[in-house]
Amino acid sequence: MEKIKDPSIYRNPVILQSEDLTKYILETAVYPREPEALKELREANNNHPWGFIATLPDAGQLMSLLLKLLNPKKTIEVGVFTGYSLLLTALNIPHDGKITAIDIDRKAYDIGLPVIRKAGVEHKIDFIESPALPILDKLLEDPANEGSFDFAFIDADKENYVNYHERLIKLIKIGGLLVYDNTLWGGRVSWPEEKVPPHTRSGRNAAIEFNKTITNDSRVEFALTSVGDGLNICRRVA
Ligand SMILES: C[S@@+](CC[C@H](N)C(=O)[O-])C[C@H]1O[C@@H](n2cnc3c(N)ncnc32)[C@H](O)[C@@H]1O
Ligand SMILES: O=c1cc(-c2ccc(O)cc2)oc2c(O)c(O)ccc12
Repeated sequence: MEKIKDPSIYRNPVILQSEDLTKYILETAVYPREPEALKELREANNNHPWGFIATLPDAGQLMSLLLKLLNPKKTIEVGVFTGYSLLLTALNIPHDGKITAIDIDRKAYDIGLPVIRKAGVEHKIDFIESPALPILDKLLEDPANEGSFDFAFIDADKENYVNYHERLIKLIKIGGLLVYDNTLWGGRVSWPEEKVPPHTRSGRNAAIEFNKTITNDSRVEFALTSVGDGLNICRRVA
């Protein structure tokens, strides 16, 4: 992550109609049910200058529910940071479930690792420090990996979402889920470009392009949900 004096200029605004409504959802429904380990990791994120880029806890709650419904054995995560979404995945898949977790930088993962260890789920995680695209291409070199994953969560560089999708759609089995974070980009996807602060334009344009791609992709059925920062939930159907 490049060094920026005040990373919080990147912080996305909430996407619901008011901050009070977001607060209501978090305080009455999300925090009371959030597992202790996730709470601990969220608190560690609050002390990290880039902590706001972690998956939001209301999005995490919806993902936990999807994971419980799907009961996936083989999952993949692109974009780990300190591991909030990774830990919630590990907590919600079966004891013998596995997660291939890819991030270009291991430093932040090392902050979350003690919490993941304490929660007793480290054995489910295979962390790979690398840019994600070459790892996905390598997985695709082995035909046994095609259609072998049950679940994927994508939360890395937004400009590559379309490229990740082209690879992950081949790795996911029919009926499996691909969940993409930040697809409403703080609501800025609906703003005229000139009103979007320049430093957040590339993320906004990438989210618009990605959502358009998914809408036109007959290999998936999907829902673009206004939970967290926008979760695009896709199910592979062909
Ligand atoms: C928004 S954070 C992930 C947050 C995480 N899901 C969580 O809940 O804490 C995005 C992560 O993507 C990683 N990243 C950025 N570009 C990447 C790339 N090309 N390949 C793999 N990881 C990348 C960054 O290092 C960063 O840790
Ligand atoms: O403001 C951000 C920035 C990112 C981001 C930037 C560059 C990368 O290579 C990866 C991620 O991600 C964010 C994010 O996931 C989020 O939930 C809020 C804000 C940002």
